Amino acid sequence: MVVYAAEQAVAIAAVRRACTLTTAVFNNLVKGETLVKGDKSPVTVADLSAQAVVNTILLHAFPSDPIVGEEDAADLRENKVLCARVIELANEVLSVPPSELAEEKASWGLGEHRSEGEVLQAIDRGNYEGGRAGRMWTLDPIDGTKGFLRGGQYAVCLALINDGRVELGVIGCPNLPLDPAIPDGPAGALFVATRGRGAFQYPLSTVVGSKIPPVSLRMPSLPFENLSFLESVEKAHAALDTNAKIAQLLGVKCEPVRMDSQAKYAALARGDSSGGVYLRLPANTEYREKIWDHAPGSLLVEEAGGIISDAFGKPLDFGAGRFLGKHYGVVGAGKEIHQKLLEGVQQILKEEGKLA
Ligand SMILES: Nc1ncnc2c1ncn2[C@@H]1O[C@H](COP(=O)(O)OS(=O)(=O)O)[C@@H](OP(=O)(O)O)[C@H]1O
Ligand SMILES: [Mg+2]
Ligand SMILES: [Mg+2]
Ligand SMILES: [Mg+2]
Repeated sequence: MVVYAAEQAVAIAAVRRACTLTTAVFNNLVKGETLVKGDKSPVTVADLSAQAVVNTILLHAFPSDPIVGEEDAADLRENKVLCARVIELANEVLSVPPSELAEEKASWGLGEHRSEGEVLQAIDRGNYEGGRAGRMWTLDPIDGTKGFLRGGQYAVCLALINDGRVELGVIGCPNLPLDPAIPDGPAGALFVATRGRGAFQYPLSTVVGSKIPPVSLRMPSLPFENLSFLESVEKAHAALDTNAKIAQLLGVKCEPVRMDSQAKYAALARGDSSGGVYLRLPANTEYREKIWDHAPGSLLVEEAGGIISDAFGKPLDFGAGRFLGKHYGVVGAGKEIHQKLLEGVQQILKEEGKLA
């Protein structure tokens, strides 16, 4: 089993720095600092500069590793004002010298100022096409951009994939309560999973984190009636009516919990709201899921003792390129109930005429 200790340290530092940036931007986001992409989804200066930060650190630490990142710099090259803002934001974070508390190293490219060309090139290093062979990173600099914009849940998500298999996942959730039992308590949680070595939560802030040891995550084993469905906020992202029918069939009593981003996977792995089920069935079957939207979250849940598959029980395929392989939906739950959940999902899909 490969340990990936160096990769884990770099990925944690990169995600922490990116979260510092996104938190600062949220508090100062100016109208007009958001663009609408070709697929009508939003992208902000925070998504772009967070991608610049993570990719710059990866470039220094692992220069030959390719990166499948969500964003690219094409729109910035056309927009001087936003471009200047992204360069400024990325530098505010990258130029801070390595922190001993966070066990960072200068060789990760920290403590230096970057030129416009370097920042744009770093963003565009996310253009790798992915695939089945070799080692690559996948990055979603802000997963749940809509959640970020409304002050809700979002996540900075980074994963290492080798030969199509997710080996390491790091997720920073700046707005997620550190202790799910105290929803109004301190927020900011960092989730780390390495294949075969478990899933852990750390405080996102190193100042707080320097004194608190990581918590090992184990999903609770509970009957359906005690569980909550973890669902998307956006109706366009998942068939929420279908979820409601499946919940009723399985005897789920609790109201669904809706939140943006892979924070849902973190809440599932951690057993928030006394346990959950992840259900993301397509509202539009034309939509193909992207690898960066599921890579670290799925490993986190598996390492916490759960199973993630599509609606037919097939494991998610991260080796098919920038998109996930051919799948219908994403279904996640504890080992003991996953099969029963699949049966419920398939029965309702059949009743709705969605299965051939
Ligand atoms: N039509 C459609 N169907 C399914 N998924 C879609 C769709 N459109 C977008 N996306 C992707 O959803 C990502 C956010 O997922 P969430 O689970 O956070 O959805 S929701 O925002 O909670 O409602 C979001 O990730 P970010 O772009 O990183 O925010 C998108 O990659
Ligand atoms: Mg997006
Ligand atoms: Mg995303
Ligand atoms: Mg994103």
